Amino acid sequence: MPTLGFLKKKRTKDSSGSKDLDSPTSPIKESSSTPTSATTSTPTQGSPLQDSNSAAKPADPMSATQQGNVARGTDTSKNVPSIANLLNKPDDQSPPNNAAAGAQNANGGAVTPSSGDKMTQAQAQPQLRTTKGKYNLNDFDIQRTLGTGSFGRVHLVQSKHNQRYYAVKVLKKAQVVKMKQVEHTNDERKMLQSVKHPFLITLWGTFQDSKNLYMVMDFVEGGELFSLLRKSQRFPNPVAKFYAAEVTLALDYLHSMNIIYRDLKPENLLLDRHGHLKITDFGFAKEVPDITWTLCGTPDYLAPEVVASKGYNKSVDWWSLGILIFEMLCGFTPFWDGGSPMKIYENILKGKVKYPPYIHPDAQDLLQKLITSDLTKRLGNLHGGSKDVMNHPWFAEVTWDRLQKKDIDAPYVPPVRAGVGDASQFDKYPEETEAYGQMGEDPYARMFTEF
Ligand SMILES: Nc1ncnc2c1ncn2[C@@H]1O[C@H](COP(=O)(O)OP(=O)(O)OP(=O)(O)O)[C@@H](O)[C@H]1O
Repeated sequence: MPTLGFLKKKRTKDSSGSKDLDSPTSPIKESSSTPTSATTSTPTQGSPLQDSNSAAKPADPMSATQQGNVARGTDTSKNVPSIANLLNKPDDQSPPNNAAAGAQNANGGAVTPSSGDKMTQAQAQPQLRTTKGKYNLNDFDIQRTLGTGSFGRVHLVQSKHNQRYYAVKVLKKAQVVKMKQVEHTNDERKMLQSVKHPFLITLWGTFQDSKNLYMVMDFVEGGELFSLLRKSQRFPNPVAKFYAAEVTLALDYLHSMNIIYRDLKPENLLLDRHGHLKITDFGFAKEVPDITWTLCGTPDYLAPEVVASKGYNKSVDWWSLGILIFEMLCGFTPFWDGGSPMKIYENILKGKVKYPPYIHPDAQDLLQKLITSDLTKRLGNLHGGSKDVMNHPWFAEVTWDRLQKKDIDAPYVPPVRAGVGDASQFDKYPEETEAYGQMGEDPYARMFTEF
């Protein structure tokens, strides 16, 4: 059982470089093993997977539509949700962040039920879309930092055109080049631009100045699933199931477009104001029709075929889903070991997983079928594809089409005041000291022509 130190720290990416290598080098020599076999049992009880009606209409930051700026709640405190509270199902009725729809109700509390009008449901429209216009820094008021990453940071910003709040990811070009992430960064933009799904972040557009790249996204107000998980230590079976099911739908969609996500972890899963997931950070997402070789991802979550520098495919995301479900149910990852990536890699290649006794038998069965190094046995990678995962007994009570429409209550509603730029669910970070928007010589201009 890991020490508490594990619980606090966010994990950073590991990447051997931006290229999909012709002759890959492994951080560790290959070995193989297969975890023990499965058991199955009765369906789960007390699922939070019940009806709700909620939707938030997106809005282009350039549109002059005024937001419904009515405060919809007052509880902005960072209450630590108890496990019992997590199982409450508040009737979150925050209206869409959309002037036409109006804004009427007050509700921001995470665990206090409230009542109000039902919203029409968001329809999933899996289709290609293009980002709208070009933006520049003058279109936004830059506010506090919401998160930092390996190559830059993400700011809360307010559009000067429609007063809505967005998140802008700022990447330092020099850092991206130094870390050999040019290709990944261009891919991130390309992948995000081509996807549209209820559980994936929306990219509105990109721009650049001489020093930085900027990506304008929707602001996802509820904070990281990582923070909620660490506060809760571990999630009850139905809560983990809810989040796992939403991730499964997102992976199913991405894989249907031949996109591998490659960086699944709670730090990259944000909660919207209703408590539904949005996957952010497409820094390692890539269109891969068959196989690829790049060593990238976050150590705890890497599949053995990535660690061993074998060619790999979408199956790595199903492995990572297994690690995610394990972490949600246990509060730690199965191969974690003293913080050294090398030791973690060794453990991954050994493939021995100790399942705590409190894991539901159905969950354990699914985990054993996902966290297996044998690609001919890994669920998601078989003939039935993602449907095999969705049809697993652990997910038996999930109504997938309703989940896709967000027509099912989330188990936890973040205590945010919707639509007013409430960033209370995000940790505080030291702010950037170098001014944005600098003109002048740009030695990297030719590397980022798409931005
Ligand atoms: N659309 C968003 N709305 C709100 N917060 C966001 C959004 N996108 C990112 N963040 C916050 O910023 C953090 C960093 O974002 P992101 O992971 O995309 O950056 P990164 O540089 O790729 O990070 P890393 O190197 O750790 O993967 C996220 O963990 C999250 O807390």
